[in-house]
Amino acid sequence: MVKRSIVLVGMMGAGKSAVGAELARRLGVSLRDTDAEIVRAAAMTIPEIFARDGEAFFRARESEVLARVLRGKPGIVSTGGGAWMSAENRAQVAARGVSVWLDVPLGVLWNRVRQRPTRPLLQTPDPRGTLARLLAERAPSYALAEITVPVRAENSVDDTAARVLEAIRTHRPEILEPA
Ligand SMILES: Nc1ncnc2c1ncn2[C@@H]1O[C@H](COP(=O)(O)OP(=O)(O)OP(=O)(O)O)[C@@H](O)[C@H]1O
Ligand SMILES: O=C(O)C1=C[C@@H](O)[C@@H](O)[C@H](O)C1
Ligand SMILES: [Mg+2]
Repeated sequence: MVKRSIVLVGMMGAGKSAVGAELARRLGVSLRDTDAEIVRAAAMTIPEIFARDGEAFFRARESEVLARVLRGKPGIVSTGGGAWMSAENRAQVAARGVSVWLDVPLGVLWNRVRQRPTRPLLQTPDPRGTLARLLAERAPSYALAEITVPVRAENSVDDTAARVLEAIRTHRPEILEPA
């Protein structure tokens, strides 16, 4: 049971989906992943949606899915890496959830995402440079999250989930209290 949704934000490869799944398991609550819900509803992959309908279309669907998920039963919400850039999305999360930024250094992010062709924004001639630019542009917005959890290369998914819970127990203990 959680009283508010715990909403994971951060860059591609930060571990929102992986850590989200572990948090959901530990707390016995559901995990909703906005990327996964968009993919399911569209019956297309994220690169296919970007290619056919464009990023603006994807962002509009992302905002709809996020708002819908936040209106549902509180649980863990893993967002897409860009979702937090929208002030409207941030306001929705502030109203109904607790935001947690998984703050992961560039080198660690790069090691995680370099193998995968699933991130359309990194299909550029210099994907590492693109990742670095996105991180620099987005970090000030991610820093607006209610809770920041710094993650290092040596932190496993399990460790990171434990540290997120510890941070919530410190800053927002009331959302973990039994009903
Ligand atoms: N703390 C961690 N330790 C080791 N590997 C991790 C950790 N967190 C995530 N990973 C691995 O890194 C990869 C990317 O993680 P994940 O898909 O959870 O990122 P994400 O934040 O959901 O990214 P996106 O915004 O693209 O959805 C996965 O292969 C995942 O298993
Ligand atoms: O950082 C981003 O803008 C993105 C991250 C992924 O989770 C997906 O939502 C998509 O690839 C865009
Ligand atoms: Mg994800």
